[in-house]
Amino acid sequence: MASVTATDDRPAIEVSHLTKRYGTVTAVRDLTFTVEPGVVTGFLGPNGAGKTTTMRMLTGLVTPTSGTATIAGRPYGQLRNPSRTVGAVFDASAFHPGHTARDHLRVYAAMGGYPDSRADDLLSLLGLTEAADRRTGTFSTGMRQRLNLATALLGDPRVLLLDEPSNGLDPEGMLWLRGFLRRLAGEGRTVLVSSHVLSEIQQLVDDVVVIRRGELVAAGPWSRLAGPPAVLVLSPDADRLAAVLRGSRPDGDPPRVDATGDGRLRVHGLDAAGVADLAAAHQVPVHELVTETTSLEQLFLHLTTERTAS
Ligand SMILES: Nc1ncnc2c1ncn2[C@@H]1O[C@H](COP(=O)(O)OP(=O)(O)OP(=O)(O)O)[C@@H](O)[C@H]1O
Repeated sequence: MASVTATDDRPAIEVSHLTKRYGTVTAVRDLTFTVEPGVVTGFLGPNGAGKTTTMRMLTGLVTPTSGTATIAGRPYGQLRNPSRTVGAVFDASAFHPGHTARDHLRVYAAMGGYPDSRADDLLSLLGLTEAADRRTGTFSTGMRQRLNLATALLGDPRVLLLDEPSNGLDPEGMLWLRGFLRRLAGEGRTVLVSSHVLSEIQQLVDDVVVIRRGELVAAGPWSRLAGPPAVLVLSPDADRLAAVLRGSRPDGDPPRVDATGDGRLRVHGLDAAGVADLAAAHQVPVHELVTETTSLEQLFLHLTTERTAS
């Protein structure tokens, strides 16, 4: 009886000590991380960080100098049914401009051994049915991104690798992409989405893998990396409010209270309700109360600056 390891069934992405050198340029250096199914994971880093090279190694398009990149426990070249396991999107403009969207998908369906009807199913799923007979040369960026996703999904793969799928999308397109990727992850798929536009990707992802100059900077659930939110509070009696807040837990860890420089206080260790209740109990007027979550961009800058300084 053939033995099947647990990793064969779990469509996780596992990158282990992965390195890629091009002559004197090290594009990826000793990179190790795991991407789990069921969530949308952002693969983040500035231009030239090594994201595309890593994704290309995952899909067998680039050979690693050393280390391994596996999907469901195997390198791409050893997958039994690659197009049913992995769908990848690399370039939003790589269409034959004279082909219609339906022609494009039918060509790829034929290459994968799928029936023509699969092309129409995907056009419908991606909201492109009305544009099916239009030439892709006339497509907007958002339509190209949808057609790219349709192509990647032809084999109903368990793992999706999307290189910059939010590039050029308007806010409506971003909202759509967010819903679509969450739905795919909710079906138990593994979804890895790269981007260098951190403010855009924030709303798309649950977990993040952050790289810089080919090296890992941070990985994990975005909410854990960001830490608990702070509270910004504006009071005409800021000094008294600060004293009340600092003295609010005589037996425990007192909240940290810092002046922001623009008249507000930034409070760590209490939520907005806690700050409001204490202010009310001590009759300190409050004019503004805001929960301040770290943006992915702030987190990324923080992580990469720390790394540079160390
Ligand atoms: N075929 C190649 N030959 C030589 N150098 C390469 C090659 N491919 C990538 N590089 C270099 O490797 C580094 C990483 O490039 P890569 O495209 O993987 O980064 P990226 O994070 O995807 O960047 P971007 O966000 O700009 O797409 C860069 O310095 C790039 O110039």
